[in-house]
Amino acid sequence: MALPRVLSVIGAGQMGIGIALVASLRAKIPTVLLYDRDPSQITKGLEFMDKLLAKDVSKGKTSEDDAKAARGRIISITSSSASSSTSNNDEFGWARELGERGSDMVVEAASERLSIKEGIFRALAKNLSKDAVLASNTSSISITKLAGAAVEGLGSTISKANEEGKSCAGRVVGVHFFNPVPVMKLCEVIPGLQTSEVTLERAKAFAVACGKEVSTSKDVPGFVSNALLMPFLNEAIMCLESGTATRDDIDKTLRLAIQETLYEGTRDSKYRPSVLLGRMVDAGWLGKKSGVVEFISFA
Ligand SMILES: NC(=O)c1ccc[n+]([C@@H]2O[C@H](COP(=O)([O-])OP(=O)(O)OC[C@H]3O[C@@H](n4cnc5c(N)ncnc54)[C@H](O)[C@@H]3O)[C@@H](O)[C@H]2O)c1
Repeated sequence: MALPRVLSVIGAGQMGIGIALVASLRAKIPTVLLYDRDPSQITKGLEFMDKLLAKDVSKGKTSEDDAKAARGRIISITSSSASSSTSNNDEFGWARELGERGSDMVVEAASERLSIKEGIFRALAKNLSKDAVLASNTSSISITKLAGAAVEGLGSTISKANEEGKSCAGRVVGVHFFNPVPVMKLCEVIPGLQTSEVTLERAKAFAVACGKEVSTSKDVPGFVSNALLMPFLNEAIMCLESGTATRDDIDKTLRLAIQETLYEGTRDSKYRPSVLLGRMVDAGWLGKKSGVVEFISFA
């Protein structure tokens, strides 16, 4: 299955930088476009990438030439660089630039908020080639829903039921990398209800080329990985609450938003956030990534 020639990564945060790195270094995608609505994230992210590459070189895991070549394949796209090459004040100039540069696959790794991702998928469907794969790295948002947003991006004359709409929705897929991307072996691939076989195979081939093992999950809230992980983590919190476990039993990378999304998506009571979890959110104790880690003892 053909790999992308021009990959776009949307969002230069923790995941986007990792995905751009493995796509360039491992899969050797000839051009990797990196876009973030906040240019300082790109600067910070690329500095971090340089450190990762230098570490790999110093440990002998990557040659200096390969590291240099990988870095050279990555091109930053910012809203200002995009709008200067397109019409002035164009909100979607970035998407147009990705299209003009021939992007044939996108991995969206922007913040985990439905409205943000829907906006991105609408813009991508409107501006990219009609056979580009539109993938999301979401941890919990429905791929089927994002495929619906992509079709909306085509305008009011295209419906989800006509051929053009179906073909567009068929190009949307989930590729769920894990953090840290260069280290974690797994990539979960998630077809939405509309995803075509070809899209699924292209997404799998890309993940394999990035050096990952692939598992496939249906488009259920949290997919397989978080559907397994989240109840486990919630139980750990309940154990702390009841005083039957120590603080060390709790995984500090607990992803609170995902817990809520699982519950909202399924209404299954096993996903209900524990009372203590809610209090920790109220207190702003959001864990390691937010920089606020507190230890609680109920002993
Ligand atoms: N961090 C993890 O452990 C992890 C693991 C697997 C999947 N994910 C998923 O990956 C995605 C990204 O997560 P992250 O941890 O890298 O987040 P992050 O907060 O580190 O980065 C998100 C980036 O998206 C950018 N962004 C926000 N809105 C944008 C827009 N409209 N257009 C372009 N860029 C935009 C932000 O500026 C930021 O740089 C989320 O969907 C998340 O659920 C995260």
